[in-house]
Amino acid sequence: MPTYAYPSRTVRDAEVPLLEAGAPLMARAAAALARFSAEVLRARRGLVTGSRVCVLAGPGNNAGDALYAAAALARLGARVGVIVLFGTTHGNGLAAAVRAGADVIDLDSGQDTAQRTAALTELTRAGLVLDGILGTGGRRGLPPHVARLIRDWRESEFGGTVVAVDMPSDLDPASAGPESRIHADATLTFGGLKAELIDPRSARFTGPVHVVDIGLGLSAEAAVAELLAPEDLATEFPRPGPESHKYSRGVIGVVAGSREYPGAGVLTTGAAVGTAPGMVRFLGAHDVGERVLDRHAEVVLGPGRLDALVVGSGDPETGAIETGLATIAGTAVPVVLDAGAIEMVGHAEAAPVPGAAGRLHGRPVVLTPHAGELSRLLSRLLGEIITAGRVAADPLLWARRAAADTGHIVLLKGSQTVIACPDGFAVLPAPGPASLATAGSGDVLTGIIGTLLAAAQAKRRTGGEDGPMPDRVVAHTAGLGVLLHNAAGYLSINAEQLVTAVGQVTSALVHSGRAADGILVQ
Ligand SMILES: NC(=O)C1=CN([C@@H]2O[C@H](COP(=O)(O)OP(=O)(O)OC[C@H]3O[C@@H](n4cnc5c(N)ncnc54)[C@H](O)[C@@H]3O)[C@@H](O)[C@H]2O)[C@@H](O)CC1
Repeated sequence: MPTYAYPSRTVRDAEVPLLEAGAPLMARAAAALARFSAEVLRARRGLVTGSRVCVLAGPGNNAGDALYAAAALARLGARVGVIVLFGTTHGNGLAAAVRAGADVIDLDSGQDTAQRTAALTELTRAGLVLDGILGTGGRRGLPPHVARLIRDWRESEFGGTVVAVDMPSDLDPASAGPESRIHADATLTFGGLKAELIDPRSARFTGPVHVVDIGLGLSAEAAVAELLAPEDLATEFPRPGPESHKYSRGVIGVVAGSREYPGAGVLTTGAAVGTAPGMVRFLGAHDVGERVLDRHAEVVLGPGRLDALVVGSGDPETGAIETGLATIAGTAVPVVLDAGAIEMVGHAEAAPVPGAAGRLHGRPVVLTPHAGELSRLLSRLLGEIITAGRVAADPLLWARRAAADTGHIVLLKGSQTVIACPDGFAVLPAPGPASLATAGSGDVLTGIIGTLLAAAQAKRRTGGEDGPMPDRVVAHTAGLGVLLHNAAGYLSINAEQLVTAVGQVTSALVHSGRAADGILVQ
């Protein structure tokens, strides 16, 4: 199952009726936090007893979670110190911690030097710090005395573990990370993954994020994003069944490669073959097609009915692109545009391929740019220079912007690939190995994604579903393609090996979900 992410507001709203009905949400959150914290302490020193735990307690319920968890840890023998940062905190939580033996330092406005020194000592010697300063009720900016304490602490010899409660306090993904910010080693978030936490730029503040179900029952429809893990590929890969035949499994068309880059045609088509469709049709240039056929005898040359089309890897000539698009005229089959074909999008007037906009209309289109290609597309769309550096610095923002402006799904390739739908919904597949950063790797990705889309489209067709595939389904399917690319990446060091590895991973997936477990290394 994917992990869905929600705006904080959605999570807070979902809590209200449950709290009114008396659901013990905070008790559930605190119990999970105590269990997680005890594991952290045991991993550090083998036992909880005698460990030092420090709670940074803000004014709201976020501190409540931390204080009740700290009380539970104190009952297990931990020595707990609570720093009350704002003069006031969660009363019942504080009482519980004190009853369990916690010491309290009241920093108030930070004027008292002795209290400041005591607070810093408490923080610095802790094996575990629970950041309960602010959660979903937080506004940006910490009071100066709190910011100063955090800065002094971060400059100290601290060697403990920091766990953020629900989210790192005052989380600002855009911040370059000044010293007065909480940098957590792990974040335990309650009820649902908060959208701020999935921003690729937040990772350096959150550490790994763990979601704790406290029974809010949030629906997938309310989500603004989903995270995909390797297990999702193992679960969802379209395996053939006894009823399957080549047309029910999907026919993928490939327009890739050129006189200048013939290898891209071979790689994209090879990846399509390796992802196990019903059939691969190669629609690119004749001489590239001959090379493709030399390597992959099962490929059919020339047009015919398709369930998806990939266009653009290796900058195919305009004539080949026109042939490919003409093949799918009058259908709603999905199209993947890569590399040179992305140049067709975002022109106010004459596009490089005449009539392309009309051919793309009314069907799902996935663009697969890297940061440089997306920067060129955005610059065309927005009429100002958007550098690749800016795109790479905030991938989610720019992918969403391009998706909204083009009406297409944008898959921005990078160390954290992000996929954005025109409505802002995002799919974030787990990151893959850095070895995928190599020439030809993107060509392989488009072949995989196109084939998975063809399989999904064929399933819709045989199931009698009309109309274009919904954007979120397309983005999700593209995300599964990224996971397959990642899994193959762990078995290879260059694009040619990657194609072979795609076939190996697919073979494991097709023949046994279990066998795949051994291969889908992450
Ligand atoms: N509602 C519930 O019962 C549950 C809440 N939970 C926890 O409660 C948190 C939300 O609690 P709250 O709504 O109390 O919100 P917070 O704990 O984030 O704190 C809000 C308080 O902080 C003040 N504040 C906000 N930003 C500030 C700033 N920059 N500087 C100084 N003061 C600031 C606000 O005026 C308000 O008094 C969640 O993040 C989660 O940790 C969980 O226990 C799950 C159940």
